[in-house]
Amino acid sequence: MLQQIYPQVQHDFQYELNKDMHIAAAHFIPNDEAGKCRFVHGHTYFVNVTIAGDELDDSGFLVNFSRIKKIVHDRFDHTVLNDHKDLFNENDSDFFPTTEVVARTIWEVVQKELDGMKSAPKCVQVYVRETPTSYVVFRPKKQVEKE
Ligand SMILES: Nc1nc2c(c(=O)[nH]1)N=C([C@H](O)[C@H](O)COP(=O)(O)OP(=O)(O)OP(=O)(O)O)CN2
Ligand SMILES: [Zn+2]
Repeated sequence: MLQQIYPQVQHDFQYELNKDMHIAAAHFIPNDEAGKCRFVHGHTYFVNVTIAGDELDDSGFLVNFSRIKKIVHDRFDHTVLNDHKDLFNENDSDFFPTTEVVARTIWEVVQKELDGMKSAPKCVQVYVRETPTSYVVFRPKKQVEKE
């Protein structure tokens, strides 16, 4: 059974969808301060992506759930996160595959996909649980509307 409880996010959109995913992946944090986590090890990440918007497409979807699964789950499942050199970088701590960076990276991947849709939905929250006792929530900063 998938994890059912995660933080709610405030927004003014009419529709909100949530997609839960389990992602089996390995990683390591290339820094001595990471302790045992500097060695390659694996997790079954639990990921929840929250997308909000005001317009549905011709199928009555805000976004097809399977599209979210394809770009997140199918990209990372059964991979070594550090091997995704286009997303993570062992020479820059802002791009180490920590839970924080994984959450932010998933947001970037999802929002880039949504930016190509004319209904312009927004990814308003990404929740990543790395272990039974540790999780991170990433929310984008609100954009200031230009006049
Ligand atoms: N802020 C962060 N701290 C740690 C991260 C991280 O991504 N962000 N990652 C790790 C390790 O990757 C580790 O896999 C997870 O750490 P932790 O929750 O401490 O693992 P435990 O199962 O040992 O937790 P216990 O609650 O002590 O059993 C480390 N820190
Ligand atoms: Zn880990």
